[in-house]
Amino acid sequence: MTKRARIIYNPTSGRELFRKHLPETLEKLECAGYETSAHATTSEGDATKAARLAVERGFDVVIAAGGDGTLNEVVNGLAGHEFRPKFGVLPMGTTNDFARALHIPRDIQGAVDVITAGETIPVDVGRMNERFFINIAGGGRLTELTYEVPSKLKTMLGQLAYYLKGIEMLPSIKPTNVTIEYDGQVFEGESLLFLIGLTNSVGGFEKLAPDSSVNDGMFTLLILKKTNLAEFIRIVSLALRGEHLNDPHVIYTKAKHITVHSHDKILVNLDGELGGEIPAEFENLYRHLDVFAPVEKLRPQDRIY
Ligand SMILES: Nc1ncnc2c1ncn2[C@@H]1O[C@H](COP(=O)(O)OP(=O)(O)OP(=O)(O)O)[C@@H](O)[C@H]1O
Repeated sequence: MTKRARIIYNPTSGRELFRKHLPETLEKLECAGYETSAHATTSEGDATKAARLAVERGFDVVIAAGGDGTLNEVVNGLAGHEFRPKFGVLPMGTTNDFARALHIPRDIQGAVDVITAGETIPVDVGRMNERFFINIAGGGRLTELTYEVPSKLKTMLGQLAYYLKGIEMLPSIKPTNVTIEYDGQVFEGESLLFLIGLTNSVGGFEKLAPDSSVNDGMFTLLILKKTNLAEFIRIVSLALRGEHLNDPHVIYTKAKHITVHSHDKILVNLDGELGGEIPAEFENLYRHLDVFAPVEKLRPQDRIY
């Protein structure tokens, strides 16, 4: 029987190029035996609705074309169902952390080839309260800069826009008091930032969580304790080289189940977009989604033998 694929694309992602590539993408998928249709998202939340509808209509494959925000929305429409279509990714955003972690090419036709080749791997999905994420959940003032980069600036400057914003915000970053429980252990104190990661690629930093695996059922938890500005800059430069793991200001560990409480208001960023606020409970859903990926290019810890 012919398989059916649904493309859900965000026409505004990254440098706004996908629409131009749609005809050749459809053609390649048709040649690979997929009856394919496409939906262009119109606003925030639309990709989640479109993905839910695709599940209800029995599509075998759902393909998200966009940035990490669009991927997150599509996964939110898939992950709550018992039967979940296979998930394809066409990275069209600025950072594309999820595609980076799975070695999905950033050129669109290369990414389509990964889907038509047909190999998939199961990946873990994170759940925060009632929402899902595939890359990262993060809280603290530092993570809030992702909300403040204007979309026009991202279209023009790409990832550089985030770094410019980060530098601009450095002096105003304040620690918050948090209680973080992780698999029976507790951190209680002032923290600049906490990250709960599923992949090794965070904001384009590929060495932040070097030993994470996309399908081991574990989060990588990173807590940055209170530091002064000079220490902070030193830790960021260590993190660029993956040498921050044993720093006394850093807690770096793996956990399956995490809860975060605070008396302060803390927003939580899920996959680069605002996802909710503390208090929150995080659970790792083991190998919850099958994703098309170039299996031979994956790091050994991400392969399934
Ligand atoms: N037609 C649309 N117009 C404006 N915004 C949209 C539209 N469709 C979707 N969106 C919103 O745009 C948000 C961001 O998109 P996405 O993550 O795909 O691209 P990006 O911001 O360019 O990339 P990155 O996340 O890598 O920075 C999505 O979370 C979604 O809510």
